[in-house]
Amino acid sequence: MTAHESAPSVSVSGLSAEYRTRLGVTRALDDVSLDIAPGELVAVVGESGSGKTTISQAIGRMLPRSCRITAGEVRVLGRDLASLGPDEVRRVRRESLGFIPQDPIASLNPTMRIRRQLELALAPLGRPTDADSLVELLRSVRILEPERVLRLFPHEVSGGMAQRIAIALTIAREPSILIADEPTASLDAQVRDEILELIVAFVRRSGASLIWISHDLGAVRRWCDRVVVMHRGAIVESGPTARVLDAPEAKYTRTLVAAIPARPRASREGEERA
Ligand SMILES: Nc1ncnc2c1ncn2[C@@H]1O[C@H](COP(=O)(O)OP(=O)(O)OP(=O)(O)O)[C@@H](O)[C@H]1O
Repeated sequence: MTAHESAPSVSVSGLSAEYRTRLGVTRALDDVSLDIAPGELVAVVGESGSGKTTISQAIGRMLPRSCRITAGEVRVLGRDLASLGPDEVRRVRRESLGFIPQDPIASLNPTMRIRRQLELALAPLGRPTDADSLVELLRSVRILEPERVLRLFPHEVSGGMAQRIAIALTIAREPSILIADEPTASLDAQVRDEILELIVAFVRRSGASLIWISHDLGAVRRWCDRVVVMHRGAIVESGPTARVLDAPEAKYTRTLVAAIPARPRASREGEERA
């Protein structure tokens, strides 16, 4: 794909990082290098503790205080994040990066109706916040009865609905890089495919890059161009999805593929469910 030959939107080179806690030092990333092209859908897979969340937080320069980068650099749209001041980092985050949360209900303010949250998030972006525009926004993420949903509090919506709202808020900013850390982990199997379809549709439409952290190799096979396999903080294998999953080269990838059975392909692709 020609888009993938252009300058990377994310470039991680030789990145090492460690957590320092009272219990000691944990090496979380070990010399990780990774380029992601505009429009590319990249899955980062690996067992728990392999460094997936740490790498995604490093890309957004959102690492917890206890985590220190000990070597390497992260470039986002050509800019070295470490060389930027806090205001500029916030600007890159706001203008170029979108995060889709793992727990969408927790990402919403429990004390505010959905409508108010949308208004507060969209107004600073100069986006319209009148009732018709908000209804249209919710329809774009396939929320049925949007007028009713606008009046609800977060505890009154399902996890799938909350994730649609989170996606609507994220894609309204039209980020060029979307980071999704297990965006369907807290959802019922039934709504997972719909949520992933929404994310992928946005990426395809906008030409954004997607970094998708996932344990779901069946879904990764279905949607992603490339798979990056992490183990103990290092990348052990990276390549086109079908090649990595069907003919893994690294011993660890073979174990991973054998241990996590792929989900059956969704039989109801395209079918809209409530
Ligand atoms: N806040 C923290 N304090 C101390 N160590 C941490 C912290 N967060 C992560 N680690 C350690 O860093 C390493 C990488 O963790 P990370 O969360 O990046 O892995 P992961 O692949 O995202 O795991 P999971 O799939 O469970 O989310 C692990 O050894 C983990 O125990």
